[in-house]
Amino acid sequence: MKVCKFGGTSVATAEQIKKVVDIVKSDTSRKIIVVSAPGKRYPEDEKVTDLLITLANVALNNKNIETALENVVTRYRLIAEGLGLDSTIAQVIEDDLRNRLATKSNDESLFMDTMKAAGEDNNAKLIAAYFNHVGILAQYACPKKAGLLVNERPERVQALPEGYAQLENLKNAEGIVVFPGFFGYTKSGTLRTFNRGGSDITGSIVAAAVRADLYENFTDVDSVFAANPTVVENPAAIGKMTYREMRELSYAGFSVFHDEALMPAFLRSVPVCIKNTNNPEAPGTMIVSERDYSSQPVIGIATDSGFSTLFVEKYLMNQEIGFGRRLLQILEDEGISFEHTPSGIDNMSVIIRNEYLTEENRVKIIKRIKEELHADDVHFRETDYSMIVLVGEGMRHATGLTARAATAIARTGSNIEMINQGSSEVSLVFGVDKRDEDKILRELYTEFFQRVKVLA
Ligand SMILES: Nc1ncnc2c1ncn2[C@@H]1O[C@H](COP(=O)(O)OP(=O)(O)O)[C@@H](O)[C@H]1O
Ligand SMILES: N[C@@H](CC(=O)OP(=O)(O)O)C(=O)O
Repeated sequence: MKVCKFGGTSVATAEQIKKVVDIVKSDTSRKIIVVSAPGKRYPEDEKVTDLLITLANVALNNKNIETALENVVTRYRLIAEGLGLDSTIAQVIEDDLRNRLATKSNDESLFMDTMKAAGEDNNAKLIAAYFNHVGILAQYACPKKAGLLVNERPERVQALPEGYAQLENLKNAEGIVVFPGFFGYTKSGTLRTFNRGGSDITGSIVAAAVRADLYENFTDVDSVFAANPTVVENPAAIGKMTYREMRELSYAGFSVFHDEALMPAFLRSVPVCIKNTNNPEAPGTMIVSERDYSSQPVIGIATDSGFSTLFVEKYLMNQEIGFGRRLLQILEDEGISFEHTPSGIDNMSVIIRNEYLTEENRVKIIKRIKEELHADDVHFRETDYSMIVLVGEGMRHATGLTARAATAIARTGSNIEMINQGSSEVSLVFGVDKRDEDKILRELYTEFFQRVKVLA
């Protein structure tokens, strides 16, 4: 049995949803489908999830919600009309949204989750209705009843494997199961959403729970490419890669698949295939436990921007037991997670995503480090830093790879601010100035992939 997830672009319009039905019809093992909310129809368009966030914010600010509400309902109305469904479906969705709006309470975060989940929930109901409309038996699965359990607050939302036994019953459902992505329920019945892009995670959880033969993730590209296709012209398609490689690349900037979506499938050895809804015949990218990496040590190069460096210097830091722990404790107190901590004899840098930093907490952090750790110098050195990450299982066996990468970067005339080789040796990270990011990516791509057409 296959579990298929269809992303926002695959369900953005009536035409796209018709393709989804054709894909499901063409293979009887495609039994469970996980759907996102309608995504962008064209580059400047807004995803329904973003329209819902706007609507929730309008409500939280006690402003008139009618225009923001109509913007969401219109998206579904257009889809329902295009699919030839009963026009009352738009009214049902509007009523659902008004009911959700009425749950507004002091807990803004939970209210926001309830509003965001409406995108996937209503789309799953609509798509199930369309399957039945064209004579294919299908049913909407409610994540609460089906058992998609997530942890209680305040931790980051994660699925609880104890829900898997109940979820497994989806296998026995009659007809096609249409499951909304992006959210689950705590044991006490509270709705919580995953991080943005989290329908990939739902698909992986469901695929793991039913022990699917394959988790197919349908999107709008033929495969995962070795580099971001919007920066590198015609990058090589990746035929096969490991879970670990995909996770590293997703975390480092490959937005095509969520980094948290690998683990559930991996733990139950469910292979993942990234495929294109607009070209389902293309083989896509297979994500599996092992690959032959002898001919291709590097599988992909990811980039991400928006990092800052906190630089701390203190004479004899290396001899001061507990210095690093106390420094990181100060960051923990501010709710800040860090990415890398390159260090020297008398200094240490902490690389932090800008989303964690504010004017206020920067000043506080510097003050505390000076006062409590008696540092000689503390400052935020770079605030527009990019991380360029080379990923590949074969890297730990390839000599001279770092030299090749550094030489390629030198050819662009750019400076390397930081190098970090992950302890797993599956990744090699370069910190560079954001302004140099694209030219470095192109040069590294040329160095490691130029003559390769299809990988693995
Ligand atoms: N290395 C990469 N390979 C393939 N696609 C990538 C890569 N890096 C970024 N992308 C982008 O990811 C997009 C697909 O992800 P996303 O927009 O989340 O799709 P969906 O709507 O199906 O969830 C592609 O359109 C592509 O622009
Ligand atoms: N709709 C949610 C969840 C999701 O996974 O969407 P998509 O498949 O469009 O990335 C979001 O926009 O974050």
